[in-house]
Amino acid sequence: MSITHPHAPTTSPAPDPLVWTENLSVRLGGRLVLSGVTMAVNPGEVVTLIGPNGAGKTTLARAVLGLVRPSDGRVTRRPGLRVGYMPQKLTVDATLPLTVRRFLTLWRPTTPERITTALEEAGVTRLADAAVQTLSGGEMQRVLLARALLSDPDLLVLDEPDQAVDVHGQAELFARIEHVRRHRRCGILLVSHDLHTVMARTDRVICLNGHVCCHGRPEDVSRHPEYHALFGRHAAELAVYLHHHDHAHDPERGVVSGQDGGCCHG
Ligand SMILES: Nc1ncnc2c1ncn2[C@@H]1O[C@H](COP(=O)(O)OP(=O)(O)OP(=O)(O)O)[C@@H](O)[C@H]1O
Repeated sequence: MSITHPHAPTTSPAPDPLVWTENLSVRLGGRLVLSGVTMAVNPGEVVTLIGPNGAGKTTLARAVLGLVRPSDGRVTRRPGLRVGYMPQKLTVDATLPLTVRRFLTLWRPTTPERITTALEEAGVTRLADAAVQTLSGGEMQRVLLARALLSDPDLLVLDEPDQAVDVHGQAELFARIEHVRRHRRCGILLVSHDLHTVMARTDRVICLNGHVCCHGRPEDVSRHPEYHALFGRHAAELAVYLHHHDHAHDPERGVVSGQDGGCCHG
């Protein structure tokens, strides 16, 4: 992965990324939500976006998928790239009778065998004939993971896959995601608020707050004073977000000043 920040030194791009953004800005509802984001995800790599509520994590994930249009800059996907997307939430009509198996056929043509394989990989084979409306939050997350796997993705985009999942379930879910990565050798772009998990299970971290504040390997970022300034002293345990560092933001989250030209890099 390579990242640059408006004030950061430019790093050389990896040879063959799955997807990359260059100086990406996004306006939504007339407001600048992302500003000058340059990043990439490489094959076999887990890149995690962290940041406070409203920082633009979902917007960046959706821009990477081509679901949100840049107002400036570029998003480039490798030609023929297959993506699997697990959105933060997906609402199902409570009155619609729908089994999990049928639910998984709604987006693309598939086969019973592929559905069985995807459910196995997501660890929810037992739910194949359950009604989607009866699933718990954590079970639904697993089904959405199976749905994302059905496209046989080169790139998996997982937006808070651990939400509504209990502590044991989270460990198991991330073990499954790790298995998927190793088995399929796909790249993974993850959005998470669980800093503990992020630091333990990610190759690269991007701290986002409308722009890239801080990025690098977890072990480097977690030791960096700017990371602690950004996330507070409980950073390893709690998603307590403080955004005090060496530059200021204008009302649209752009950077307006800096002392040493950036946050942290690793
Ligand atoms: N369609 C839209 N129109 C206008 N503003 C939007 C739209 N979608 C998102 N926003 C705003 O863009 C900002 C970034 O939203 P986004 O969902 O990307 O943040 P996030 O970092 O994923 O937040 P969270 O951690 O709460 O999920 C928010 O202030 C949000 O209100």
